Amino acid sequence: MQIIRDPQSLRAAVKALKDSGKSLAMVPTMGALHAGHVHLVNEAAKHADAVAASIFVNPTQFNDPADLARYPRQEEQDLVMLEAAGCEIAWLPTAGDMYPDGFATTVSVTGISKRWEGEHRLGHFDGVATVVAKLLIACEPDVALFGEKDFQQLTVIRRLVADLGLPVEIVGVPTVRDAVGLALSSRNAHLSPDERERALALPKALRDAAQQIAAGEPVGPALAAAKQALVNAGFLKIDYFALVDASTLVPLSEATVDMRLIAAATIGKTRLIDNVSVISDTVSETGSPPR
Ligand SMILES: Nc1ncnc2c1ncn2[C@@H]1O[C@H](COP(=O)(O)OP(=O)(O)OP(=O)(O)O)[C@@H](O)[C@H]1O
Ligand SMILES: CC(C)(CO)[C@@H](O)C(=O)[O-]
Ligand code: BAL
Repeated sequence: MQIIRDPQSLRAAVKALKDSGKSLAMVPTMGALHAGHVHLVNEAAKHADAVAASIFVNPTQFNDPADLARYPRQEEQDLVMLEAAGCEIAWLPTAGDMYPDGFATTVSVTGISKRWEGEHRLGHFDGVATVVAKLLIACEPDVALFGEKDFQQLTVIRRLVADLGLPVEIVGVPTVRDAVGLALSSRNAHLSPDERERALALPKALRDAAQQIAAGEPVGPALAAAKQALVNAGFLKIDYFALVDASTLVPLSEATVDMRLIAAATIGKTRLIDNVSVISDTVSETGSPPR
């Protein structure tokens, strides 16, 4: 595995791959890798001849300086994991190369970025869209993979790539969970054993609400019960727990064909996000309830 830190070496490595006729899949990350990231790399290998992963804790997507300061970092272990997963290139750009003096450009995906995470983490998606555009332009992958755990991020990136006409296919990868259902996330490292136990209420509340809504129960009470379950488990702040259209992320008050339940809530000092799809038993393809 080539470990690359400077833009010239990245350009040379990408050119060498292209010259040898190999296709490239990219997995952008912020490091502190876990089995979810390894799964992305394994999936990436199914889509191309070679896989490049980037590790860059992007400062511009952190709205909270304390969150950035305590973001987990474990570069050595990350590199071992990427090599073991069969990555050909590990790219670890510096902040100076990504944001040189005088940097003045922001990529902003309007509309879809403003809700949910965008509302609670002001400027977050401008930071994500800008860095992802830069990462994709620099690495020139044929395909790039992102996790459904960050469902809104995936939606924003699909819009970004379509709107800018970037020549890359975006692949979403279903969320990897631990044995008891908690979505793997680098920030889970901040959870105490007790908080981790109580955090399970989040995927459970999503599953329960999804089941109720899929079975045709009214949406409002299902969401209210889910929020109450989070409060009972000790979640201090629920930023949102909502049923949305899976393509536009517009909130829904009743079931449709293409739905997603999305949630963000804080336990202790750790903010968790999660989501599940809702497959309705009661809404037909035409959008009307079956008779
Ligand atoms: N459990 C998971 N299953 C599938 N993909 C995941 C999972 N966790 C993270 N990813 C994906 O890995 C990529 C890199 O994510 P990132 O490095 O921010 O890790 P993270 O675990 O999401 O950390 P964070 O604590 O910042 O949310 C993103 O596309 C993200 O959606
Ligand atoms: C896509 C990403 C690598 C951009 O910094 C980050 O938001 C992440 O890891 O999900
Ligand atoms: N995994 C999403 C990136 C972030 O929370 O900043």
